[in-house]
Amino acid sequence: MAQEADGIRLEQKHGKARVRVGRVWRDGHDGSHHFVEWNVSISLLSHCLSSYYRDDNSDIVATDTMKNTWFWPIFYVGMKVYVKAKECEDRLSVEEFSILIGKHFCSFYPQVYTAIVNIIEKPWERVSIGGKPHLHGFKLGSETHTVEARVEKSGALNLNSGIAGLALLKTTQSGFERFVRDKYTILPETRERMLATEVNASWRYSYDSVASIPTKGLYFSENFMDVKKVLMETFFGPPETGVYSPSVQRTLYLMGSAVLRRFTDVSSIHLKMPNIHFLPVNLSTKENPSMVKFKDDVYLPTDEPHGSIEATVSRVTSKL
Ligand SMILES: O=c1[nH]c(=O)c2[nH]c(=O)[nH]c2[nH]1
Repeated sequence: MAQEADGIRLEQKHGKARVRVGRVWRDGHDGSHHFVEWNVSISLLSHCLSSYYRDDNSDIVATDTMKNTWFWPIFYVGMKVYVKAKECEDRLSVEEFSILIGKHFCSFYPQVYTAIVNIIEKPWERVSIGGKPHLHGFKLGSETHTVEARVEKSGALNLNSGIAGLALLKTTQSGFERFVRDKYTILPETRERMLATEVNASWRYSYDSVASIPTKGLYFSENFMDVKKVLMETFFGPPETGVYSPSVQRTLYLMGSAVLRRFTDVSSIHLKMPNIHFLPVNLSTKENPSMVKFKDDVYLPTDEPHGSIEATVSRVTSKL
């Protein structure tokens, strides 16, 4: 919300970035432990104009306090969010935790009208030893789970979940043909190429208030795994035959629309899918003109430059 004084408009927020926390839940039944590692950033939109207009900080919630309010373990007075989270005997999703934090700041501080909570969850995965899931052993995977919860004092909610760094590659069933050709075009048309990308996706849930989110435990954690599955199944196709991709654009659209079809509570999804090039290697000398003749076998992997392709796929809502 913008505020004005003396003919000057001010939009401000302040917060605490990159507060890291690890949390273990110990299951009493089978002795298994559950572990999450979260990196939390909080931005508070608040009525604290006096700190900008005058040397008066009486309305500022110190960014240091934001950290302490939920830091683990905390035995100090007033650290209500920690106590609330501690009282949650069941595990909770990173989405639920971010909403919990947002609700706390909006209700605890009168001057805060919006809390924006961003959390990145590290991909700690349970290990298997000798084919058996380990009770308390974890290894770090690759792609991360991200969340942004924007919570208003009124209880209004804007919730986005995402996945970052999902690197995917297929060695065939990809091509690129019939694109614009002009005097600068050197790229040959092909129906046989490598397709590699690193998917960054962010989808918006349609829940518009904190009271309307599903109450089923770990609902959002399961959804995250299912969205990832749908994205990957659409990218790769069936295991034996695959599915042909005529362009990154077409594959991106099919991935996004598959998520919208499958998850009725997702209203839009933004996908960023760089086209990471693996260049065919052809080497020749005068004596040996076909020393390495490319037969869809030897490539030069590259990171940069890469094609940059991103789009948002949304549900069209009826105006009736
Ligand atoms: O799938 C592709 N989309 C493009 O827009 C593009 N541009 C390019 O050079 N190669 C590709 N591949």
